[in-house]
Amino acid sequence: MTKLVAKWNYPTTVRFGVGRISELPEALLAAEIAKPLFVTDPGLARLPVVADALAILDRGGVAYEVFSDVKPNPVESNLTTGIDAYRSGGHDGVIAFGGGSALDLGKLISFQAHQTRPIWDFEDVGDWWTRADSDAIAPIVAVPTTAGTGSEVGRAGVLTNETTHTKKVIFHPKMLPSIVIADPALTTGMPRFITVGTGMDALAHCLEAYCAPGYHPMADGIALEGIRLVLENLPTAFAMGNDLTARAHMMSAAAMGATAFQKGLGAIHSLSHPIGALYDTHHGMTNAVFMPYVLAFNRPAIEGRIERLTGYLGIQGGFDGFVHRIMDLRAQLGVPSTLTDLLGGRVLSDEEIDRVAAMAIVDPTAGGNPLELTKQNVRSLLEEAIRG
Ligand SMILES: NC(=O)c1ccc[n+]([C@@H]2O[C@H](COP(=O)([O-])OP(=O)(O)OC[C@H]3O[C@@H](n4cnc5c(N)ncnc54)[C@H](O)[C@@H]3O)[C@@H](O)[C@H]2O)c1
Ligand SMILES: [Fe+2]
Repeated sequence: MTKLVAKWNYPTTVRFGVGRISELPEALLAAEIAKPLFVTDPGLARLPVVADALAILDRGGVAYEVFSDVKPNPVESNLTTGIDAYRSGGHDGVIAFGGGSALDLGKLISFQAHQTRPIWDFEDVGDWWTRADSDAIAPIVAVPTTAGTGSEVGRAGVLTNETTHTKKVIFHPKMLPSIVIADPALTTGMPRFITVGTGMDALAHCLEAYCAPGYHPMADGIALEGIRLVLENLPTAFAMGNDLTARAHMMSAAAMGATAFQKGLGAIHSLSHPIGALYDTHHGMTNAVFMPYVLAFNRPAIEGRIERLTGYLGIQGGFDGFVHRIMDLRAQLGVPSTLTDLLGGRVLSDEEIDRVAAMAIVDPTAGGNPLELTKQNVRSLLEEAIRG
């Protein structure tokens, strides 16, 4: 029987609703930020969604600077230049504005600006975060413009180490933004590919958290409802990007996924991290490709749980019925059905499969998978995902 012992952390203040981006100056006051560094990515920096937010800051008399040297799947050099911009501009806090990439980088700048050790010393392994030599962190106001990673309510940031070609999850409890403005209208401009990828990331967070072993009934409840919100709203957000109700539910599901995954993630993410680091694929889209293969792989350990889930969702056919539902959703949203399709027809070589498997089993998310991951079984899982 599962031991009924747990440590629970819950998210932060979220100002949720269409139009609430207008509260940005007020949120900065509440977070005690007078001179923010506005961290976003170069694609977004060219779009009205950023221009509108900056106009709100101008009208509010806020002295800010924009930093947009953030690549999707951010890398250490983005962090280094971000810290330089933060220090040389005399900033006292960060507005992290964008998808997971800009949110994570903004959070990492706030944290690392006060540290002396290399960022890699704070990987999400055991209690490595206690190595921090200062408890100080610049306050963060987070404004998501995608609905997927949930980074706005999380205490981690993902950064790619270009030397080792690995994607690392960096963790410190103080990296939790103090205020979030979750305005669904900011997500209507997402290209379809990003709507799908980010939405499937939210689904992967809820599903992996729900399936992770351990006692966490709060996370389970949040994950269950998050799964329902994605299944019922992602097709509408995809087909009718301006539907603010669907966008709002997706934004909630994203925050719910990241709240739930404090319980743990699993093999979808353990595989997606090395693939993203080595081949620069979109994180959520990569998760979407792996999802049915990982469900089938974990079946012996999760069948009962998934049957409970199908009861809640009103899906017929038990475990198989749920996997079919996921396959149908993927097809409807144009998700590639194999890893080979995701990589544009490139079939991974035996050495590459070996490398990805070796990286997956040491990924910090591997411990949350309901079945133990070994190099052998991950290799077979990868081969399935390559062939389909
Ligand atoms: N911190 C966490 O807990 C966590 C969880 C999951 C994933 N991640 C990380 O987050 C990153 C992925 O984030 P993401 O999926 O949100 O994508 P992203 O931030 O990389 O953005 C992808 C693209 O979408 C564009 N974009 C974003 N919002 C837009 C909008 N409203 N309109 C038009 N274009 C828009 C961006 O300019 C960018 O080109 C990865 O690095 C992943 O590893 C972090
Ligand atoms: Fe994710």
